[in-house]
Amino acid sequence: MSLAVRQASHPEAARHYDTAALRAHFLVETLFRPDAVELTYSHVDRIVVGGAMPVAGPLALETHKALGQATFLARRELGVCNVGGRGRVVCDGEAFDLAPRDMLYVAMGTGDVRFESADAAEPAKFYLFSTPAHARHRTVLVREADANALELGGQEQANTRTLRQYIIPGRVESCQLVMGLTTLKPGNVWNTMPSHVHDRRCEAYLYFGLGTDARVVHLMGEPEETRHLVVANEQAIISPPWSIHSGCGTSAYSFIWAMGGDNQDFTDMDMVPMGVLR
Ligand SMILES: O=C(O)C(=O)C[C@H](O)C(=O)CO
Ligand SMILES: [Zn+2]
Repeated sequence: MSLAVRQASHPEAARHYDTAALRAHFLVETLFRPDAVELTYSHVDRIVVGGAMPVAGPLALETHKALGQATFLARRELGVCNVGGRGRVVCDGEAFDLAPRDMLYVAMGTGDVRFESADAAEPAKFYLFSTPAHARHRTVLVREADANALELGGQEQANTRTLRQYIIPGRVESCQLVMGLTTLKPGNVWNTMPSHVHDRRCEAYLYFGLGTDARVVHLMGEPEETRHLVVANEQAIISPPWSIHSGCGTSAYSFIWAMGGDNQDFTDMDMVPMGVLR
């Protein structure tokens, strides 16, 4: 298992970052490596984003000095979404089978978490998003068909998409973690435009479902000081509370959004009027 630690950035510092610095602070380029758990610990809300890709055998979620705890989930909760082939997550001996696009909420206090693929020829790829937690809730599996689905956008804005809320109050109880998956319809390319910020919560995006040469130009930064990151398939963005998070693809794609912070109110967004964006 590898875990890289990233410091949070002040927006006034981020204004001066060049392309390499923007990518080093806000883009996670490699999440899925065969037979590895790859984690990035960010001081933005102390989130952990990463991936587990079991091929030859099961992989365990181990603790790390950065967490200061005997087990990874001693003081944390975890969202897991499978973006690969069929797989299984075993939590303290209880097995949960995840088809592609299923999500699992894993409760604080779960001691042993293992990841397995059903077929090594088509391995599972488990996207991981973890936030600090203070209470133990139930571990719950949410299948894609059982998530709250919202149909959003329009063809004229090239942003017709289905947003599915999986881990959200009323569906799955958590301390602060909120997580879901948005899929653009073919021929649609824009996400989350008009853009918004929510200083109460940070957000992370994992873009997936892109072809080898396809890219998403992800927009970030303060609304009046935007920057961009060119993002390839299965790369993730860490979006600090002060940043917009929006993007335009060279083709349709999906992304997993996940949030942590002071509230779990999905609708609590400060919309940015188009005239404000720079
Ligand atoms: O399609 C969208 O719009 C989104 O997925 C937006 C994100 O969920 C978001 O930014 C929530 O705050
Ligand atoms: Zn948002």
